[in-house]
Amino acid sequence: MKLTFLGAGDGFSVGQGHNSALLEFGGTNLCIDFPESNHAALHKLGLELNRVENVFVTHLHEDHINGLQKLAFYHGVYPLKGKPRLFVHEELLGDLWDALRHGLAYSTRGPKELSDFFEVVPVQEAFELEGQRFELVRTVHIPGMISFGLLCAPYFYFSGDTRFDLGQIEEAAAKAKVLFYECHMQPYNLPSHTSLDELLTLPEELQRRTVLMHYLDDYLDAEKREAFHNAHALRLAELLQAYEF
Ligand SMILES: O=c1ccn([C@@H]2O[C@H](COP(=O)(O)O)[C@@H](O)[C@H]2O)c(=O)[nH]1
Repeated sequence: MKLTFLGAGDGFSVGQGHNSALLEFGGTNLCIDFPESNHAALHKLGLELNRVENVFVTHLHEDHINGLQKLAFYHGVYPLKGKPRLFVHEELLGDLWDALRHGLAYSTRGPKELSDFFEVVPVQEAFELEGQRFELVRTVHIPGMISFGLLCAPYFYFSGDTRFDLGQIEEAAAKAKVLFYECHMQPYNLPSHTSLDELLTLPEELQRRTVLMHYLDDYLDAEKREAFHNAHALRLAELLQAYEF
């Protein structure tokens, strides 16, 4: 199992892509979220969009899904192995189509639906791919909004967007080696994301296993990164950085 960051930045990042990861395992691949910035990142890895076989959607903020229209069209124009599979929690499916249909529903060959572009897999609690189980973990991001993290035991937990949730972190840490956890890194608190101060309350053993993502572009600066890594056990994810499990 290999996880490569296709983007480690927040919703406003211009330098490190929006937060997304590519998993490669068992002869297939799975992207966690699909922002537009994935196109350039995958290209740098030598993978064109028609090589993407599976996508999991954590939630419907545009910086997590705004590459899906291009992915859908690319697979249609340059077909390779068939439509990509789209794993989406069943409660998000209707709203996902509402977000995408303005671009996808119309075509020169008549009206289209989401299932014309993707093999849609509505998910409840978990899904399985090439023998690997992926468990959906509900996160607390924005009140009223449905959002998920993804547990891929025994390897990693990928938080998606969430507020700090100690219970969720402890549960995930008991099942997975590495925690990829969002951290906004703003010098003040945000109501919908996790702050560095909150993550620094974790026991050092947990901090050593935690990699921060979805953070602001200020931390692209080499000196700032080095100072951060010298001062903390927590690590910063990096665009195109790979983790082997
Ligand atoms: O530092 C930040 C702050 C926010 N975002 C994204 O903006 C929207 C709205 O966030 P609110 O905190 O609810 O105002 C949401 O998509 C956040 O993920 C961000 O990327 N970075």
